[in-house]
Amino acid sequence: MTTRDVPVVLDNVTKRFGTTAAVQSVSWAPRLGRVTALVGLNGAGKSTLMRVITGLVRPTEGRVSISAPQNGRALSAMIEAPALFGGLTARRNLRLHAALTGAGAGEVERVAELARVNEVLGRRVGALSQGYRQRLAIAVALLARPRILLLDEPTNALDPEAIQQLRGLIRQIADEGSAVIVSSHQLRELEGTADALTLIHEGRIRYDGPFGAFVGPPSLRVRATSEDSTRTLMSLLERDGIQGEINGPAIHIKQDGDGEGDQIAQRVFSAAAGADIRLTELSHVAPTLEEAFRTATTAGAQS
Ligand SMILES: Nc1ncnc2c1ncn2[C@@H]1O[C@H](COP(=O)(O)OP(=O)(O)OP(=O)(O)O)[C@@H](O)[C@H]1O
Repeated sequence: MTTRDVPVVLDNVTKRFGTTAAVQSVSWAPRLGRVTALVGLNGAGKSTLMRVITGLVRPTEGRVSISAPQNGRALSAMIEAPALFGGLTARRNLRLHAALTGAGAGEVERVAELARVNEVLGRRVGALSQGYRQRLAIAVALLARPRILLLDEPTNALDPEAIQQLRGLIRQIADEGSAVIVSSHQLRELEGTADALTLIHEGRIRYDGPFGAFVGPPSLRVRATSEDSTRTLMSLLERDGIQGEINGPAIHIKQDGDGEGDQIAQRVFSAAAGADIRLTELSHVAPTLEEAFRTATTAGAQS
């Protein structure tokens, strides 16, 4: 990772509101060209983290460093309801914001096309659907090509088709080189769109890494003909140094890395054969996103 890839660095940032620590000891460096999903339950600290990055909120402790780009603006954010004027047309809104951000004349057309709002440019914003208003707000946020784009729960109140279109737009903006950080309280919302996942829980980062690696390796599920023989097999495996957990009628064995599962499966197979225990199942089971979320949010979990 070069510093050129990193437009913003948070170094041990804490933000307290009275006795509430909304963000605690967060060190974080989202990257350019990536969509980073910032995921956490309601009240986890997502909005506070975004506000700290924008400078709307000053950290109680720690530092936020934002690198200045050679062209365009460093940062743009859509954190609360977008500042749009309902009585003016979409075009007029974009022109006003373009003047405020110092964006060139061609910028209105460029962002309108990118956010797919060209067809409503002549319409009054107050009469636009929620989906179009959201896209217009994103168009405003894209003026003057920000290197960092922060979108706080941008899919709120959008229908599935509008969400799908927004995902495509978010992807495209990152592919053009920006760091796009999108918060959501739903883990699945950005699956397939986000490259990176940052999970925040009770103000602390519990996972920060590739989206695809979040669920971790599959576990091995083993079942014998009866619960008694499953328990016997578990004790044999423990004696052989294999840690597992009896879950209902099956044994679940966590694996750490590639290929390890096959080796363990072989040892399970030999242990069962040696004790004359017949297996009815020996399979790899990938954890679900929800299971991975539970694991990451239990105390002490860290990437
Ligand atoms: N201005 C404030 N004054 C006092 N407490 C605040 C303030 N802003 C946030 N908090 C508290 O900080 C914690 C984190 O809130 P934050 O809004 O950052 O969470 P969030 O993850 O964005 O939640 P949501 O998904 O519900 O928007 C919560 O306990 C919240 O009540």
